[in-house]
Amino acid sequence: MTNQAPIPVIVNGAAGKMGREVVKAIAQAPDLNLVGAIDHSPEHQDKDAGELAGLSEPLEVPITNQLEPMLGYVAGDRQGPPGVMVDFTHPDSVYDNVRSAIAYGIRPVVGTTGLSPAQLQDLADFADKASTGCLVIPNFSIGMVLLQQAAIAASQYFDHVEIIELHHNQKADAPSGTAIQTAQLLGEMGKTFNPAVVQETEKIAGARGSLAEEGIRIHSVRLPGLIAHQEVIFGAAGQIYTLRHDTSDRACYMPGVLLAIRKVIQLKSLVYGLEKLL
Ligand SMILES: NC(=O)C1=CN([C@@H]2O[C@H](COP(=O)(O)OP(=O)(O)OC[C@H]3O[C@@H](n4cnc5c(N)ncnc54)[C@H](OP(=O)(O)O)[C@@H]3O)[C@@H](O)[C@H]2O)C=CC1
Ligand SMILES: O=C(O)C1=N[C@H](C(=O)O)C[C@H](O)C1
Repeated sequence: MTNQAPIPVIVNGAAGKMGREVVKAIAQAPDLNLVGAIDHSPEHQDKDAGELAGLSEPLEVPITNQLEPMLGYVAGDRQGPPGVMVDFTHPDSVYDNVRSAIAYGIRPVVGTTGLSPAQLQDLADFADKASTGCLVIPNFSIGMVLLQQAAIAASQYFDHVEIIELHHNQKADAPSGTAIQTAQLLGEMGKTFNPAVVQETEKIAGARGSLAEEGIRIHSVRLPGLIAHQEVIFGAAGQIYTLRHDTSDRACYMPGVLLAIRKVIQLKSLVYGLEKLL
């Protein structure tokens, strides 16, 4: 046990599927203190974040849509460790949320996907200038990090690979942030995949999926009944090697989220990817 004050944490998107899970995880972590719960959803304003997350006792932290005042309030408390904002909101709002947090000296832990490469670069520059830690993590589950490492190893021996990601049909962005990151990691291996063997014609646009880094194609499936799943399929003459990760509960992301909250306060710039923290 240390006597260090707990890390003050704001959860943005606290009424959402991931936000509620994060609220529960923070409530159970003695070194973290939920100080703010932000969500723009009108039906949840003023509700207790803990009760909304399914805890038996209220946390006495009401849901509010006032992000900036909350950032200012946490930034104003100069005692103890710096504040952290965990963001699980929407691709349309995440960039502005993160810029605001950094402007207040609050460290963002970003799970929301859908940031463009230009937005990510801009946030990296902004975090650098402010000497403020920021973590952008497309996937917080350890299983996905292991899948990506296995894919990197396999990519040395296979020249043909495609990615299929499958998600619930409430997901706003496609392809998933994880699939984009997986293609980026393989794209860094220094070769172009999937050399053409015939002249292909798409009879329906999009039939061959989206084209990401170095010739890698990503196919996105959206269906009720799914949570989050990804396959990386390697092919060579006479063999197929398939890597697959399935989530059955959003609790799988929580060890990664808690690790990121504890790490981000030690950083002075933007870091992308859970693998860099392990
Ligand atoms: N990195 C990772 O490991 C993971 C990342 N994700 C990503 O996290 C994000 C959220 O996912 P999920 O929890 O499933 O989504 P949900 O839609 O369930 O939750 C998002 C919540 O944020 C609210 N919200 C949206 N925009 C704003 C805003 N500008 N300010 C405040 N609140 C806002 C929504 O309200 P309303 O519904 O009223 O719009 C909703 O309550 C997605 O980008 C998803 O891809 C998801 C799982 C794991
Ligand atoms: O929306 C989701 O659910 C998920 N989003 C992230 C992504 O886009 O990769 C992470 C995980 O796949 C779940």
